[in-house]
Amino acid sequence: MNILDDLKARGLVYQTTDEEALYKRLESPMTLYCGFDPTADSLHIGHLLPVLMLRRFQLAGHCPIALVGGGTGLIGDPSGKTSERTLNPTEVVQEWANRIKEQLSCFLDFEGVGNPAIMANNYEWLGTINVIEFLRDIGKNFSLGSMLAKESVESRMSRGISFTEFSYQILQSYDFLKLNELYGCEMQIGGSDQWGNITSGTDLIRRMSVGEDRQVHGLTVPLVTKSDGTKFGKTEGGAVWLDQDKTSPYKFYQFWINTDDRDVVKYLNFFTFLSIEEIQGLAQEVESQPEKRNAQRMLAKEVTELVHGVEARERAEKISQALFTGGIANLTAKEVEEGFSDVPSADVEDQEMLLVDALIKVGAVSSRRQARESMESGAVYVNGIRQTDTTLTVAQLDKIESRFIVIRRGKKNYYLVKLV
Ligand SMILES: Nc1ncnc2c1ncn2[C@@H]1O[C@H](COP(=O)(O)OP(=O)(O)OP(=O)(O)O)[C@@H](O)[C@H]1O
Ligand SMILES: N[C@@H](Cc1ccc(O)cc1)C(=O)O
Repeated sequence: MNILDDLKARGLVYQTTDEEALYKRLESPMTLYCGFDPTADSLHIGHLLPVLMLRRFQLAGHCPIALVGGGTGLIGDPSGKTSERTLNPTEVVQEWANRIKEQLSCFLDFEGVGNPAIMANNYEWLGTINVIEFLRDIGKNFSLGSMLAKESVESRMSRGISFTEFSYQILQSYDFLKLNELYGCEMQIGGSDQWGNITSGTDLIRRMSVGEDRQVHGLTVPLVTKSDGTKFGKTEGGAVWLDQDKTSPYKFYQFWINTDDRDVVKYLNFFTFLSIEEIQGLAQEVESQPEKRNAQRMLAKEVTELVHGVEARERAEKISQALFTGGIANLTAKEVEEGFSDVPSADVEDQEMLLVDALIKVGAVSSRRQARESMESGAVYVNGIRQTDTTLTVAQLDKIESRFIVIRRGKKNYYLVKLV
């Protein structure tokens, strides 16, 4: 099967250059690339779509190049941005580039027999280019008219765009040319906001290879959107990151499991490697038994495992289950730390403290009277067990690995007592 058929069936193709030519070319192995600028210290789930695209191509026998924009990250892509970016210091961009390189390397096989993936950093060629050479050899191939007509530039003309960001498209085009020369790279892929930069690269290669038969291609994936109109990949706390120190595997899992019924089939197609038939089966369940949320569970399982591995996925499932059933006592201290990282918490040193006072200290209630009333009415749970005895001290309660007490007041207000 031609990979383009599968990608189209999944809704993963937004735009392509000459589709017929691309289809034909994909009948045999080709080298393709996608670039990622280090504009933060981690990739987020928006990036995951193009990253997984590279993996899909590799699994289909093609050779993917993951390009880290160590050079372009110093300039700033205006695509999809309504205002000028602030420039980040060189050392910071370098540090971020290293981290992103590490993350990218988790998704591709660099030792694969036949079609190993390649990692590149455009600082290698952009960092050493000389301005005369750049303007004479590269700049001459760009017409101001077509540069100004790019959506990324045009949309910014009235608001303002610096020469720096305006020039970005030349650098990305030069990358494509370089990768074409170095590795025989014949296609660039990216999010749909990259279409202008990608076609600018295919144009450059065409101009620089007049007389040769060097056809190159471009393909974009749709930008992921949410049916409720809010931005995909953001939660109240900001972006959903791939770095587990920024978004814990449990929170990551929660993000996917909370997917709206209207979005879940699309996300299964976009973010998992389940077959189209398996996804159709899950789509039917969304129709017939939406309350079971089997599709969401499968989505969360697959994506969490893909990004964080089996163990972290199992942990996330266990924490979610414990929170759902109230069976907190079976959790380990590590799981408690992960699952309750953002609930109100307090350090307690004196174990002779009354539970009533601990409730005030963590902010579950505002007075002793309210604490007693809550307990007596059966609304207070400690590690999943209802506690009504208002004379209990912290010392008398079960602890999780002698370190934590998880308090729940009402249906789902959680608090964490940390014993220090
Ligand atoms: N929601 C999304 N759906 C599909 N692709 C996305 C999405 N978000 C980002 N991408 C891809 O990742 C690339 C990098 O994302 P982009 O730079 O726009 O986002 P960002 O990291 O949120 O912002 P910044 O540009 O400040 O780093 C995009 O050009 C696009 O190709
Ligand atoms: N411009 C791309 C990143 C990129 C950088 C260099 C390239 O050659 C290709 C892509 C982005 O902002 O997402």
